[in-house]
Amino acid sequence: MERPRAPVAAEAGAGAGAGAEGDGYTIRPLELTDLSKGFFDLLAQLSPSPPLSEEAFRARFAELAALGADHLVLVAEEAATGRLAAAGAVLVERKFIRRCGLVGHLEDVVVDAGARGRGLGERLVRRLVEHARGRGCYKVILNCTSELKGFYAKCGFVEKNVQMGLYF
Ligand SMILES: CC(=O)SCCNC(=O)CCNC(=O)[C@H](O)C(C)(C)COP(=O)(O)OP(=O)(O)OC[C@H]1O[C@@H](n2cnc3c(N)ncnc32)[C@H](O)[C@@H]1OP(=O)(O)O
Repeated sequence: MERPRAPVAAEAGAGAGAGAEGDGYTIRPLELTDLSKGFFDLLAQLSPSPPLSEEAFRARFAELAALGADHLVLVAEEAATGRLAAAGAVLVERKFIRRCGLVGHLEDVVVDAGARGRGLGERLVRRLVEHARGRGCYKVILNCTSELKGFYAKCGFVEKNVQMGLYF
């Protein structure tokens, strides 16, 4: 099971300290220093995402770290450049039903446009899913456009139900 990094402390969880895998990318939990490694350039490819100040980024990072293993953001760092090439998150929802069952929610998966088509997105998603499974979740769910159904099918997901939204 992955462990989110504490805001300042080094951490020896899965992926941390390990070298890049065969494709030249290391998947590991988000770190504070990732602000300068292109984290927001990545997120902007997902949705309009103006860069945050360092103060705002640190504050949000601390909030998420306080959630422990119930909120994990993974990133893929390219060994050759030290830049981030992918990111994604999984949140653990605590339910009353299903004997206080846990549900993983996959969110904000993105691979840099220059790194797509090499299997990195699938590798990242599978790591996030494994984290949820290790946490005891009985399922992992996500929302996506119909164009992405093929990608998530490759990651092992099946289509289920209908997504609805109410925006403010
Ligand atoms: C829950 C959410 O976060 S939904 C938001 C998802 N993110 C986005 O839409 C942001 C923009 N898009 C991206 O960042 C990327 O294109 C991603 C994350 C969708 C895919 O990342 P990639 O690294 O390119 O995917 P990857 O190379 O791992 O593809 C794995 C398999 O899925 C297939 N695949 C990838 N994208 C698609 C697609 N849009 N439609 C159908 N199949 C796809 C690949 O062909 C590959 O299949 P193969 O093993 O037979 O060759």
